[in-house]
Amino acid sequence: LCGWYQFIVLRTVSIIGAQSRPARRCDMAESGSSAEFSSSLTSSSLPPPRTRIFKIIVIGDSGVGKTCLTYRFCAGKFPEKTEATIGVDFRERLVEIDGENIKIQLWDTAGQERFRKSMVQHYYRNVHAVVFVYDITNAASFHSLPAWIEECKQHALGTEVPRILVGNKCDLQDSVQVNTDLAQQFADAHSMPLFETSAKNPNSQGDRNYGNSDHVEAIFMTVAHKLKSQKPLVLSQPPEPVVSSCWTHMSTSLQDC
Ligand SMILES: Nc1nc2c(ncn2[C@@H]2O[C@H](COP(=O)(O)OP(=O)(O)OP(=O)(O)O)[C@@H](O)[C@H]2O)c(=O)[nH]1
Repeated sequence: LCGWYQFIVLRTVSIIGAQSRPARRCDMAESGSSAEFSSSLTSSSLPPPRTRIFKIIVIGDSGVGKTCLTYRFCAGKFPEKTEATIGVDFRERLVEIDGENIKIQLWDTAGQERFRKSMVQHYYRNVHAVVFVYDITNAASFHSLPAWIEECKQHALGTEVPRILVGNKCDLQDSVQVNTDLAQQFADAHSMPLFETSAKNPNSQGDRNYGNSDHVEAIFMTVAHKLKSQKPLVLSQPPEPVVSSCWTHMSTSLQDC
């Protein structure tokens, strides 16, 4: 509890001095099911027995859409308005995979350096998967990716931790600055599957890699499936194979899975 308390204090302190992009959380009142994805700070929200929690951190430059993507997955819709995240926000959703209850806990981290430095060591603890996000309409956010990867490395995140790359804002096809081929080369070079999607309109035509489905949903569920296959519930059982062919080929088409 000490860590959470410390976070709240740090978060409050870091609000003071904010200058450029005003910071506040997305409007949770917009959701009809806020209890499902709000922060887990009280003992009453502790998971029931045998519910595994998968901690997935979402990182990338400020403004790429991390809050919108995590909100989209946990609340089921695009938030009406968001402002810069301070420290980290938590959203979670309970899903059932092959008859097992899994809590997918998304850590939506601040993209702005001034809002992250006090928290950074907390959210890299016990991470099960990492989602790197860039904005396809912002080349700088793509060129920042090596720095985000390096930060993971510096916090001892091994290559055994699954990583995925998400190019967001595919609904803005007239403003594309990062083409798919370039992103794919980067993803291949770092052994990550690539997804291009839109938190705003995940079924948009711009979401060209995929068919008519909710891709934000599919992206996080695919990560959860991957983690479930890696982490058997009964730890004394022999481990399952770590890499599935589906995972390695997601970069070209989610539908192939
Ligand atoms: N058109 C479009 N806009 C988006 C999309 N996703 C996010 N946005 C917008 O991009 C802006 C930034 O989104 P956020 O989700 O707050 O970005 P963030 O990465 O969480 O930013 P930080 O909290 O500062 O790290 C907001 O104005 C969103 O409405 C998208 O898929 N399409």
